[in-house]
Amino acid sequence: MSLLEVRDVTHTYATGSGRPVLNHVNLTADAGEVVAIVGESGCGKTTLGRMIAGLHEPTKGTIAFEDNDINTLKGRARKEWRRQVQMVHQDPYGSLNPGLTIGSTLAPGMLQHKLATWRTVQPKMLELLQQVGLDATPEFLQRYPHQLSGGQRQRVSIARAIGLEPQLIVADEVTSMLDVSMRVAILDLLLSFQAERGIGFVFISHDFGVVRYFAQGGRIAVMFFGYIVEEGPTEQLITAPKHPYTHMLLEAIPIPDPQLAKEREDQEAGTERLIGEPAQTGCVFANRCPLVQDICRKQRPALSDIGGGHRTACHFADDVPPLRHIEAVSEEVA
Ligand SMILES: Nc1ncnc2c1ncn2[C@@H]1O[C@H](COP(=O)(O)OP(=O)(O)OP(=O)(O)O)[C@@H](O)[C@H]1O
Repeated sequence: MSLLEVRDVTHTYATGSGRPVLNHVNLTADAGEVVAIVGESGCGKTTLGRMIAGLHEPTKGTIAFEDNDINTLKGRARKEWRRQVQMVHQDPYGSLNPGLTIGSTLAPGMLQHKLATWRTVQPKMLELLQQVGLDATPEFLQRYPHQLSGGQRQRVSIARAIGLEPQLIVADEVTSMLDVSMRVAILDLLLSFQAERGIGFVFISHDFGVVRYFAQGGRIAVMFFGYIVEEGPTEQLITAPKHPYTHMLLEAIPIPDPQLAKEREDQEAGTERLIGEPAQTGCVFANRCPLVQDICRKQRPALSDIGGGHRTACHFADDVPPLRHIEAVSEEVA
């Protein structure tokens, strides 16, 4: 049994286009594991993350935490699960109440879950501030979010999550609104909680460089229009992708070396750039796929294991070419 099991989840927003934004998604995360979800904007990453955190209920399928369907939990079990799974959002300013001081942001959760008493809550909050690299003083607890920098606000959001001693954190694009200089520090902070406390992460990002850095030793699931099209151990998936979409995303990362970038440009000159809507029948990637064949338009490929826990949903996985410039990925979080 995994800590988290997303089982055949499909979701259609009542107010949306009427098309499912998640399609038969299966995903697991063991205790202490990092599972990254990567894909282009609008592919459904946030929807899936919010579902795992219990903020949306799936139209079909279940999300199980410690083998319990989270949407049927009641009473004490529900309260306990609410503590065990925390979410840290992309926009720390949006997720912190601007009218609350940092102290009033951090204290209620700990008190509600009896992780602190009125007597111990202040020292506990100072300890938390210190753990997330903030100024651990009573004065800092009196500040408001608008008095902090973006990086400090994100550290407060992390402190609020960590303060509840969760087993799993859903981290949704947590560094995308921060300066590059701040990104690695925030990623390292989160990784220290994984290493020292065994907290697992569902880590959502559109950026393969960030994902490679954060999910070293973990797994990546690649989403395309609500489908997981490839999933596997981080290094294996990034260095030898077995789905044409993953390959395309990795090949599209800008190359910092101008000579290599020129070579790539020359190679691509004259080749057709494939664009298109997700295919409604057969493989969802068929309209954009350079390897497409007749069968792809007729039969949706299942996400199948190709060894070593690496799964791909492609009829022609063996024909996905090697990457030309894998070094581009490792340069991303510099
Ligand atoms: N509350 C909502 N109501 C209706 N449609 C929604 C809602 N939230 C998201 N969507 C739609 O669902 C699809 C998936 O959105 P989602 O935010 O999950 O994707 P994403 O991969 O996280 O993208 P981004 O990185 O841009 O946030 C999009 O087409 C989006 O427009």
